[in-house]
Amino acid sequence: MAAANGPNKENKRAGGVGLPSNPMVTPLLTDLYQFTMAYAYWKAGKHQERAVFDLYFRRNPFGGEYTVFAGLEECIKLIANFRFTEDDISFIGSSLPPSCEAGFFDYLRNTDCSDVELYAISEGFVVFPKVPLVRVEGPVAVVQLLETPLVNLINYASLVATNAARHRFVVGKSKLLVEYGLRRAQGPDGGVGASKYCYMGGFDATSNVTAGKLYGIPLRGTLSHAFVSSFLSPDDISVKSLLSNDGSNVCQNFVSLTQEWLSKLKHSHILGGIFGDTNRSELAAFISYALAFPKNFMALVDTYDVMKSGIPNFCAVALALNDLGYKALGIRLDSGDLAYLSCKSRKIFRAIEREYRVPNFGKITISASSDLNEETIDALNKQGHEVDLFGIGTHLVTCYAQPALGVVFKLVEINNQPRIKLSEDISKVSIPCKKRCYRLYGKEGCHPLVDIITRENEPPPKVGERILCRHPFTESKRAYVVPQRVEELMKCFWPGRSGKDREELLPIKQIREQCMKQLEQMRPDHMRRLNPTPYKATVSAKLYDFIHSLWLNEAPVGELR
Ligand SMILES: Nc1ncnc2c1ncn2[C@@H]1O[C@H](COP(=O)(O)OP(=O)(O)OP(=O)(O)O)[C@@H](O)[C@H]1O
Ligand SMILES: O=P(O)(O)OC[C@H]1O[C@H](OP(=O)(O)OP(=O)(O)O)[C@H](O)[C@@H]1O
Ligand SMILES: O=C(O)c1cccnc1
Ligand SMILES: [Mg+2]
Repeated sequence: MAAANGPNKENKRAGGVGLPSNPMVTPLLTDLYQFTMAYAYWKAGKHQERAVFDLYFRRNPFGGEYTVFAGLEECIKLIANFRFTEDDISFIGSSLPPSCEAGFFDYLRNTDCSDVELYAISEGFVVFPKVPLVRVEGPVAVVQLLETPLVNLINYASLVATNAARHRFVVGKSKLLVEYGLRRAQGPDGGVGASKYCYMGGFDATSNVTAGKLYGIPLRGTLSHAFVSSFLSPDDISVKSLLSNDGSNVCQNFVSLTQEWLSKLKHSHILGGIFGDTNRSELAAFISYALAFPKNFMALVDTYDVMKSGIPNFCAVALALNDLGYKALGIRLDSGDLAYLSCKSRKIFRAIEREYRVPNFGKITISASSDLNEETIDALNKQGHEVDLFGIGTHLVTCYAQPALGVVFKLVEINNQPRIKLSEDISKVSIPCKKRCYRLYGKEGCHPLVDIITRENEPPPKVGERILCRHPFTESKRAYVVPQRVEELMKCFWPGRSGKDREELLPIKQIREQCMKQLEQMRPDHMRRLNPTPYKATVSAKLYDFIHSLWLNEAPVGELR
């Protein structure tokens, strides 16, 4: 995922926001029908009409009641660099019917997003169904072309960031969470995107080196079963010496030192009885890893048998290292009963700390991986476990529990005329008009109470003033709210030619912090895994009346015969 060479190099750093992370993100990353519609708008002389589209989703994913909004920065980068190359134009020409007139291609040649304005909720914010995440205003043909790439850039990003936030929620704040998904992700972009947005959603690190380089995400890693099983015997280790941590002496035979410890452990009451001879291949692998990384020794302990081999071998190497002034970092469990094995391992580490007076040996990091997801972690929590770090791949990055967030992009106004999309399914009826959105906070301004959508020209809700919040489609569902704090949600991220100030794009670390803060301030009953309380997205009384008058106006009247 090298930085894009870009659709046009002279436009590099367009608007100061840089190029899309993925070079495939160009104006051609769209559906063919966007071009056929653009042509038909142009042919009708309608292409410059000013349109307003809302981007939103209809239902929270994973059976939850919240979503984390992600992908905005890449949308702004798309817009800032939105230009067709001659090559693009000739390809579009060859893909449209031959009857398309040349004038359309001249139009595309001169098209960019300088007449487009984009308003959005900040990346990393907690968001809810029906509330616009992004509003795009501009010439209808251009904004139409933007539909597919904007929805594409936000859909997976928000889904996987939400998945990450949900995993963080179930794991708790004090544990480390590392994303291990690259090998199981849907292709290179799925893998790199997952690493970026899982970090945003609350993971601490990734194993994905490209993501570390591109986005500055902390990298972490352990070792694999292949490494552990690739060694045959400690007798094969040729360079056996190890300099002590303070540089004061050299242990000439670290292999023997480890074997001495192994034999001591075997006869001590701590591990006595749980093991006979440990696996020699594994012991050789652990010793070799320790010789390579004496300050960063860790071991994957489940290749042969955790209790009969992995743990004794690890402890022997760690104690030998301790003799030379080094502290072992930890173990990884990648199969078996993770609750039982982590508790049993912790008990042994604590006993060693006491028995051999090795400070902090009891606190050695226990990592766990192996098809983890929200449910398995919840089960581990209920059983009690001693895991400090969870490494999660498949379920996290593939969004196994729900493969897509149904993000949509709907026309809500054209030439200042509000538009509505009707449907038999009420949840699919769009909310017309150019709008503003606010989050209303309760007592002491701590928890958000409700989001409210108003028409653009309505006065904003005021602190301390009673405001009627209505369900957009159900007459009886309404409530008065007296907010203690009012936060306007959509800000201008791409002002086009409007002259408005442009909201700054934050570094990923700050977005992550913003996200953590947002999640923390939600009322706990909206966040719980089982039957969470829905957080309400509402409309003002004025917008409610308008929706329903437009609805009546647009719905054909039936006739009974
Ligand atoms: N204590 C536990 N409670 C609930 N689920 C657990 C517990 N320990 C592990 N798990 C989960 O159970 C599943 C165990 O997978 P499975 O039985 O297929 O094989 P495994 O233990 O990984 O062994 P192997 O890799 O050798 O097949 C994983 O999804 C793991 O996350
Ligand atoms: O389990 P996940 O959540 O997807 O996490 C990533 C997995 O990738 C590695 O497995 P590996 O490719 O070595 O295969 P295996 O452990 O399944 O045999 C690692 O040991 C994890 O088990
Ligand atoms: O570093 C690890 O332990 C790791 C990395 C990727 C996948 N599984 C494990
Ligand atoms: Mg594995």
